[in-house]
Amino acid sequence: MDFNNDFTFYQVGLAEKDDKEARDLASEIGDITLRDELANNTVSRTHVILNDKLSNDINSRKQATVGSLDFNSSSKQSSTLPTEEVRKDAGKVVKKSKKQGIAVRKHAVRTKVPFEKGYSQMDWLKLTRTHPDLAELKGQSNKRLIPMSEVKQHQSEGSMWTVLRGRVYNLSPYMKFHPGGTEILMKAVGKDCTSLFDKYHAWVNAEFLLEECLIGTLDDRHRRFYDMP
Ligand code: HEM
Repeated sequence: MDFNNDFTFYQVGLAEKDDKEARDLASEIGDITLRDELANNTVSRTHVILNDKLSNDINSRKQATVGSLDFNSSSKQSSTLPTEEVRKDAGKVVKKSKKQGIAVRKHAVRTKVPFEKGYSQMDWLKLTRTHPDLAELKGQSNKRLIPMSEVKQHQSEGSMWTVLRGRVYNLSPYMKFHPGGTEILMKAVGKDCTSLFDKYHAWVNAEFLLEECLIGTLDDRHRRFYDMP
């Protein structure tokens, strides 16, 4: 068989100059370690250990970590990511390791309750446009001043009042539409719920959502310290 014409046995060689450069480079590399460490949250890394030209002492070898910005002597430590602690759940408290030292903001735990058929936010919006008297005003004006003592009296089904940012609302019709559930919304009944509301979702536009449930404005002329939110 003529091996010179058979491409299978074609000898691949480096040009003499390239060959010398490659050998020089190889002499500087003491060790190449390829590792895939996916267990225990360890990121896959490739380590190339270069010989220290200034010293032959093995302890003074430099370790370059490919694929990372930092150069460390202890690669294991640097490649451990806190994936377990970080962002476990968008709504839950986010913890980070002390080592990382990153600031953490605490939020109230928010659990959305699956809505019953016919009680989505869209259904609520439809209802606010079609129902003639959601606030149960029965012809009364919603510009009236209402004392806190009156708000406290309305805690029964059909007439559950709350105060939010100085406005008095009848929450009864909204109860089953509340995405956080009725149980938690009961905490707002008969009192000023502003601080609770802000703790869970300050961004929610209740003024718009409860527009048709408005009963009046809180009369805080005689407000006592324990009525404050
Ligand atoms: C008083 C009028 C209130 C209105 C109009 C209202 C409205 C809403 C809306 C629109 C959402 C969905 C928010 C979102 O998807 O980001 C929501 C969720 C929620 N609300 Fe309220 N809320 C009220 C009061 C309260 C109060 C007083 C509490 C607590 C005591 C509360 C607790 C929650 C919770 C836990 C959720 C679930 C959050 C989630 O995971 O999305 N809400 N509420």
